[in-house]
Order: sequence, then structure tokens, then C-alpha cells
Amino acid sequence: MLYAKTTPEQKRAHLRQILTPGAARQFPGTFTPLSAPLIQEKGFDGLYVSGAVLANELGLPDIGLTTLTEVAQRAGQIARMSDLPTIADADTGFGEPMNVARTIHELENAGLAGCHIEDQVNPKRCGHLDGKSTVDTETATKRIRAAAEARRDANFLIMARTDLRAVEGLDAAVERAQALVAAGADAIFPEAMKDLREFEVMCQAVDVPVLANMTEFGKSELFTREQLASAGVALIIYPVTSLRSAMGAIERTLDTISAAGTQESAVPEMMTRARLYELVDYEAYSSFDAGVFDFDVPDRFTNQGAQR
Ligand SMILES: C[C@](O)(C(=O)O)[C@H](CC(=O)O)C(=O)O
Ligand SMILES: [Mg+2]
Repeated sequence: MLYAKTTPEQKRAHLRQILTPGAARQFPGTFTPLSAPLIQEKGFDGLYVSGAVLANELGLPDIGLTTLTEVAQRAGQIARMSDLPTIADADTGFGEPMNVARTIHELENAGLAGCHIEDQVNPKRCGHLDGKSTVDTETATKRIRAAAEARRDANFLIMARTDLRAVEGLDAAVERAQALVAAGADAIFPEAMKDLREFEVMCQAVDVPVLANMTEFGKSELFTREQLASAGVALIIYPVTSLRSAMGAIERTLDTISAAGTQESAVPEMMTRARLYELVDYEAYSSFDAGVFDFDVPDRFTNQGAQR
């Protein structure tokens, strides 16, 4: 009821334990706190809060328009609804290295287990689109150093994302990843890798966990968990999958209503009222309330008792 019983510190310690090379832990993206218990119930390893999704959900493109406050608040609302660790997309860190330090504090305060900070120039682009630019190694490593120095919980995961693969090629991305690890990155997110071999090369080149971004309609093929595990990947994200699925369903249902004049034929596809109530733990609230209501207050503590 209300929220997770696991503390942020416990979730961060757990995240550290599960992120081993080849473990291919699955972190579905969620754009709503309501999906968090669902993801946990289905047996996944953690939650991912996508910057693209938070922007798109607000009707904005993913070009660095969202603010730290918006991201920390939404990511925190999601994180608190699950006992699983939640990783948030912190884009370029929301400013200069000093701002990156503040970003880490805010995300720690919001109960996140970790975040990733990328080496794109601001305004950033979706990592799977053409025309993005990256900063130089010095600027990129300063962001990571600031993040690592700012954290107060040593287990808060600082993941460095490099977008260099699509800009300068795999060798440059590998070299950048190594520099980011030397600057204090606990994990590497190599963006827009072309094939499985590239993931393999990256996993061999760094001795920290490597993430695979399985976003649809992007530059990477949608590999299976087994394939990515065999390449040495520690963590897989499905960042926009639930938003795309939900928006697809919404669009189809709206078309049904306007074509048929009723949503009747779309109802079997919908989550039922009962299931929705199960997810928000309706019953636990009712019995909590009943318990409080039925609680017997000794006479001397009541107004009536005091008057006597
Ligand atoms: C992972 C990502 O940074 C995100 O914000 O979810 C995006 C996902 C996407 O746009 O498909 C990305 O840049 O890959
Ligand atoms: Mg993003």
C-alpha cells in the first residue's frame, strides 16, 4: 500500500549486485507510476525512466526541453512505487558540471538507484536520429567526474552514455567509454550500436557493466535477452516500449469510437476495472481504513472521557 517498502539505499545496493557482465537484466521503461507495480509483478529486474518518454508525454520532442525538476519529480514518483531499482535518463546532466552535481543530489533525493549522463552537445537529440553532435572528451569526462564526486550514496549508479558510435565510429566510442570509466563511470551506455558484435567489442573493452538500448525504430536491431547476454551485456532497457504500446492502443480505440459510435469492440483489449484496482491495491486501503475506523480508543483519550 502507498509505496515500496524497500529504501532507496537498499535498491541501490541491490542494483550493484545484479549488474554483472552477461546478466542481461531487463529494465522496461515506464512513463507512469501505475506501471511500476505491474513491471515488478511480471518479474523484471528494474525500471527505466526515459527522457524521451518524459518529454513526449508532455507533448514535447526529446531535445533537452524538460527540466531537472520535472525529471526528478516524475522519476521519483515512479521509483517510490516499486521495490525494484529505478534508473533515470539525465540527458546531458542539465547544464555545466556544477549542474550535473546538483542533478545527482536531486535524483538521489528522489529515490533513484542511478542515472545516465550523455556526451551530446546541448540541445541534444534522440540517440538514434542522425545529425547529433558530441562534446570533446574533456567536457564529457568532467560531467562524469562531477557526478561521481557529488553523490552521497556510494551505491548510486553513475552511468556514462556515449553517443560517439554514430558520430565517429566504434573505435572512437570505445576510446571514449574507457575515458569515461577512468573518470568515474560505474557503467557504460553505448548508444546506437549497429550489431551484436559491436556490443561484444564494447563489453570486452571496459570492465564495468554495459547497457543495451533496445528501442524500437532505431539503429540497433531488437536482439533477444539471450543474444545480448552472450555478448556480455549487463542491462537491457526498453525505454519507449510501453509508451508506444499505450499510444498505439489509444489511437486504435479512438478510431473505433469514431467509426462505430461506441468503444464496445475495443473493451476486450482494455485493462479491466478489477485489474486496475488490483494494481492500485484498492483492497489494502479499504482494510487499512476499516482497521483505523474500528480501532478502539480508550475512554480517557476521547473527548467524552476528558469531560468526565
Ligand atoms: C534511451 C533514450 O535516451 C530515452 O530517452 O529513452 C532514447 C530512446 C529513443 O528515443 O528511442 C534514445 O536517445 O535512444
Ligand atoms: Mg534520452
